[in-house]
Amino acid sequence: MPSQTTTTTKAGRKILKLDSSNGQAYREISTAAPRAASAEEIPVIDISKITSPKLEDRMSIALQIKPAAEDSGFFYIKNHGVEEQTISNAKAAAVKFMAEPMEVKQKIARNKQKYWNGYCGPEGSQANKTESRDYKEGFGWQYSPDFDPLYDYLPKPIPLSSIPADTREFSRAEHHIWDGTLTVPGFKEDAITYYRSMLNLARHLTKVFALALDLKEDYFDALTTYPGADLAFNYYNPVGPEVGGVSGDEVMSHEVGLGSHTDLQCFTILWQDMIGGLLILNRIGEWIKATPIEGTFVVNIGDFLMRMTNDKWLSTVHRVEVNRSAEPRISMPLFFGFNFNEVIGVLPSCVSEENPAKYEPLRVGDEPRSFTNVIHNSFKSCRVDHSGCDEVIIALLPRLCQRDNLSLLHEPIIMHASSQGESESPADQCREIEDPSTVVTMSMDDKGKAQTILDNLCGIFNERLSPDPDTKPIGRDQPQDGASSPEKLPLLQKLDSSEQSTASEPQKDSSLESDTPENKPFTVDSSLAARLSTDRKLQCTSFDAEAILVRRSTILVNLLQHRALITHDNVLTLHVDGPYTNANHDSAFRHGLQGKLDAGISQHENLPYELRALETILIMVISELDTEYQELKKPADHVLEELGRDVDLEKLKKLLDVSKQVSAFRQKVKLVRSALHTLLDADDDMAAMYLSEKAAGKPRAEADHEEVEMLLENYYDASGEIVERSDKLLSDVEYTHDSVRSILDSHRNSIMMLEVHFSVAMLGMATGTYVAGLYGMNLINGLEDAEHGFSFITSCSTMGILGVGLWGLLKLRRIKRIYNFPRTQHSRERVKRAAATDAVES
Ligand SMILES: O=C(O)CCC(=O)C(=O)O
Ligand SMILES: [Fe+2]
Repeated sequence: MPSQTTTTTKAGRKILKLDSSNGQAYREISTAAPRAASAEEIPVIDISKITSPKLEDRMSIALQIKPAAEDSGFFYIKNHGVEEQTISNAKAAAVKFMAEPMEVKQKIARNKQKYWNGYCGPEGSQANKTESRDYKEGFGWQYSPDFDPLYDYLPKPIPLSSIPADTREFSRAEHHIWDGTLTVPGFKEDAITYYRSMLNLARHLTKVFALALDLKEDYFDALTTYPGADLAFNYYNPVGPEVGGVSGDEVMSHEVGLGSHTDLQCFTILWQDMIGGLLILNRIGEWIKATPIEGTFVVNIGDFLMRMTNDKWLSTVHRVEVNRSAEPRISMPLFFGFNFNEVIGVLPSCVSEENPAKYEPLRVGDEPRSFTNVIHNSFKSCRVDHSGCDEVIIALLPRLCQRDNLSLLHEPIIMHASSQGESESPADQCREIEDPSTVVTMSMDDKGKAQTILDNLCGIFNERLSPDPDTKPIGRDQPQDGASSPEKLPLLQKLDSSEQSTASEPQKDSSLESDTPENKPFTVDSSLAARLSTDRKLQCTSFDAEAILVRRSTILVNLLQHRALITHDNVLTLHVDGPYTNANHDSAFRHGLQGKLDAGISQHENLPYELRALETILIMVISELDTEYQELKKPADHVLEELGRDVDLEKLKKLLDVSKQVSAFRQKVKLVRSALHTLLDADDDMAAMYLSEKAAGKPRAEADHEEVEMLLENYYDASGEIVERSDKLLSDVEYTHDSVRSILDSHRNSIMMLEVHFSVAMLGMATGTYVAGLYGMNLINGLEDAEHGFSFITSCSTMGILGVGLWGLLKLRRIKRIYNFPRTQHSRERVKRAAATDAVES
């Protein structure tokens, strides 16, 4: 039977674990049977006017899409323009292919291909590891310009040389799979006819999506010239009375036609037959039915578009139930995304001063589950609100790393906790076992291992702490899965005052020994585990990369590359090995933090430990920003000064670099500032930051947080000052950039003028020589012998040259007056004023 790792939290709720392109996520969901969706929950939008020449028609569609994309991420479209015949032919082709013998279909099995092309058998995939394998079978293919109506004018197959080089490397089509479908005559034609219509529809939809996102209608056009566009024929066989050994009536909720997931690309357009089975998870964790509606497609937003919209639009979790009807169920989704080579960040219309971009730009074709993303997002999304469990998870982290044997790690805590009595909260149990006097740093120098650790970290409560009557005692020397590799450096380094002199030597975590006396086997106390698992409330929430979060007995700091967990008597710092951090930096941070805490550099001596720790981190963050600013300013000033003297290509390149760096830096400071701002806005969080007083049983009232507020305001202002300075630097850079552009423009104009002067002179000369040429021809014209013939012709030619030259120059002067129309706002205004004066005078 497939493993099930969802755990009951409280009556009628359970935790659903998901893989999304932002890492692992958890949702608390209802266990109630799915219900029908209301018309507001999944609206039906008429898109018949999507190609109307009137903007207001297209705009009215956009205005209906916008709330649906924000509220549920799902909607139906009707009057979509895809021919009924095209759909029914494609469906018939899919049915015929699925009826072929398994040997025929397996010849083009998807798992034998490099990319997502070909056939996938029943239970050949598992969209969600915590549910059953997917009961469906399917056939799918990826984008090829050969199928794209945009390139109908090119010969087929399209020669590689006609495809831009940067998109060529992302070609994921595998044309040979079609040979495996030849047993079904007309299969490819019908499939591709449907695909072409769907591509057209998707491109039209991107235009109204742009309008719905307050962008120009053609904003996405250049991003869809070689799109990620995969089509799938999903075929859900009826499961009959028996599924997985249980009768149809009792089919368990984790037995699925297609497991719970979100779609990865920008959006999906799905045709489904009338059988039904598609469920979507609404915001409050209820499964609602996307009941089939004749003549419609279902459209849903995918992860990448959610990221681009800064999470304004929702990529909603959905799944398909096992098919309990008598007929097979067919669905035919097109998954549509942007060109793989494009690097796309958060859309300009989805960011503001208060809501800065949460995501870095990302190349569409890059692995969405890259190491950095996983680490970053696991840390962020593994969040347990107000039950103290996030503190447990994070306090477990060093142990996870240290022991390198994940299945053992929570058990000392449980043992310890059970020996301390049942009344403590998980956070208290956890804190008890930490050595209170130290700063601990974890450096993840082994990416594979770090990833495993974080995967387990996120899953640990669901997978390990559920009351399990079969749990056996586990000895600490028993390796669990061979993950341990003693020759590698330990991932945890622990520092205290006695160890500082030998800090470069990795130390053994002695507190672990004291937690686990006499190498005794650890046993899971199932009653405690049960309590822990019902105590928690997991939330799938992503929050800004830069944040200070306040929990029951900890403050989580995530600023720049610093991740720290502050309790009332210790600080844990987490170092993630990513593109923004380096080990030296981390160790400097750790030493600096310890040093400053010891030296008591806080401006407020009477502050409790946790606030001094926070202040120390803030001082370090601000001073790092300040240093970075100085480091940016020096080369910026230098390049500005050099450009003041003269302009050349090298200097211009430097100027561009500087401008990019300064804007990125400014954005970073703003993120820090916005984290402080968020906290300053939350009175309850500020009051909850007095952890020592809370630990002593005297929590503060909500309005009583004067010291924290002053402290945060201090650093909020300091960061504001850096933003201001970087604004000024940026505007200097931009001003210089504009000036250089004007200088270059004027140089270009001079060159053009020179050329034109030459041309005018040449034209004049040509006129003169024409007359002289006529005269000089060996033809009898009577002028040869005339007395003043020579001087007459010479004067005519000279007058011709002068006349045409003069005429050319006059024309040129007129054009010059128009061409020199000023470019800058300032000079435009000046000219407007001059023109107005002229008009009055005349
Ligand atoms: O078959 C369906 O209704 C949904 C299919 C789906 O969600 C998918 O293929 O990603
Ligand atoms: Fe899907």
